[in-house]
Amino acid sequence: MTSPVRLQHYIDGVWRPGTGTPIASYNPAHPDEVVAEGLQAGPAEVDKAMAAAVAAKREWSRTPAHERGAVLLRAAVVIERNAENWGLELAREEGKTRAEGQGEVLRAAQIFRYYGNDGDRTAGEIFSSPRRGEKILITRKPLGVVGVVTPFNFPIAIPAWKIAPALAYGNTVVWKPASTVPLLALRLAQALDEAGLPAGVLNLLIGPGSMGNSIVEHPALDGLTFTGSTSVGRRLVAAAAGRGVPIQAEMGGKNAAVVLADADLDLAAEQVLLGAFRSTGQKCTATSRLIVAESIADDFLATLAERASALVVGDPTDPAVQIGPVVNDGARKSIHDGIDAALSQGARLIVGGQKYDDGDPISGYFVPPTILELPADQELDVWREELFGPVLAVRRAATAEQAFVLANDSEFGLSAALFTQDVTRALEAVDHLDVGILHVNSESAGADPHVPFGGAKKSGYGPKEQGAAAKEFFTHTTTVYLRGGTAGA
Ligand SMILES: NC(=O)C1=CN([C@@H]2O[C@H](COP(=O)(O)OP(=O)(O)OC[C@H]3O[C@@H](n4cnc5c(N)ncnc54)[C@H](OP(=O)(O)O)[C@@H]3O)[C@@H](O)[C@H]2O)C=CC1
Ligand SMILES: O=C(O)CCC(=O)C(=O)O
Repeated sequence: MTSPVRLQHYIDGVWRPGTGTPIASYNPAHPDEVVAEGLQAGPAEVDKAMAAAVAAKREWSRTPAHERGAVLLRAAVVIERNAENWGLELAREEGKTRAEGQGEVLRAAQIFRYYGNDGDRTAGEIFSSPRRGEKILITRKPLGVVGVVTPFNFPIAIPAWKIAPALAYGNTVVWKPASTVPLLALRLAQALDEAGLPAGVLNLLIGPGSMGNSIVEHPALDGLTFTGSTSVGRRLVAAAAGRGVPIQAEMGGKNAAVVLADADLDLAAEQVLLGAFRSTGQKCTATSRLIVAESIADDFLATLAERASALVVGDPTDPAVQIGPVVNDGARKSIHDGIDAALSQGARLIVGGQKYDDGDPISGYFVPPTILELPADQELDVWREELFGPVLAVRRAATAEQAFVLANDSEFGLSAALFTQDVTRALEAVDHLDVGILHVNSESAGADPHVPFGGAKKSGYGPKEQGAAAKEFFTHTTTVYLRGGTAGA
């Protein structure tokens, strides 16, 4: 067994032990195994971190974008160098497979590289003026001190796509990661420290959810970026709006895959399974609803069932394993409660659903890939509520139009996938589906760093993340009416 890593907080460029209560993270595949431990940050550390971020903000905002970018590029190199070890740590602490863990670490490096090169992109705009002798310039400036609150399911990639643009655009950061999975936060802060980030520009506080409140309520805060559950996100949106602090919040999803009768069914089956079950379904972009054309439904569901039951569930550090545990016991229980409720409300179990309570396959927090078909005309909670686990709810549609209506039948609108070989249908879906991200003939999850990421409807609030969209949130504009200083010029 590997010894636990010691957790520390990174404040004003110094590693500090913390003055709060003890905290530990556990391996969800072997819950007795402590992965990291230490003391939480307390209110004194929140104040110190905010003060450090305030003190550093003027100098960092005046540092040329290319110099800021150089730090991010060096951090990308450190992250890449450690991808194998940190990917393994991620698998041990969060539960995704080792390959996915390593992939996530490399994704973080890619994001740092993208924003590290931001100095080479446009920094503003110039408009012509209706008046002679004048130009109108739009320049961008950082918000100032930005709070970053991140979820457990992508413990380095999501922080990377918030922190890298925040820093690239000249903000300073106070970051509170999810307390169930703090180790990769420590690693990311170590990478930036090693890359030579000046003291106070990034401050990492490991602590409980309530610390997120202390950050949003802090008078020195100039902006907050949050990803996590809808319930916490809505509270933070209300708190930030009440204080006039700009906030960006990415929240829940209930993402649909639509499989039309003319789809390549082999491709569709492969991609639906990846979307539903990779990372044990713990992605905000995971496929949790499937709408399948009536005429092909029996065959398609039979194929899905056969392939889903062949997926290997177990310790995510074993290379043969395809589905690791969910993050903790609370998650396992609430996912099983959701499955049980659906079954008692009339859903038909196609595959999965069994509890591994008796130590089979092992004693961790495992939930089998589960597919449930819902009655045609009944409202079931599993169609509406995010379970955040490997559970796929299925309905049949008689026509493509009905399939699109069912896909939109959710308060969320993060991502969707459509499987068809008919370009006209695909174009209809582009217009019809109310989502922030649409994949045609690929799974509902996945995002590139150079294009906007975020949800429509209740999935997101405020400007989108990633790519050039991130600039909208992390900067504000000054419109400059610029004339020469000579009368009559
Ligand atoms: N739309 C998107 O882009 C994404 C959305 N998500 C969503 O995130 C959820 C899963 O992540 P999960 O970590 O469980 O989400 P949570 O909302 O539970 O936690 C997210 C973060 O908020 C913190 N937090 C908890 N309570 C409070 C509070 N009262 N005030 C301020 N901060 C608080 C958490 O801290 P602590 O861990 O200490 O409790 C954590 O750092 C799912 O709903 C998923 O859909 C996930 C990824 C992407
Ligand atoms: O789709 C992805 O790869 C990342 C999306 C994400 O942030 C999530 O699923 O939590």
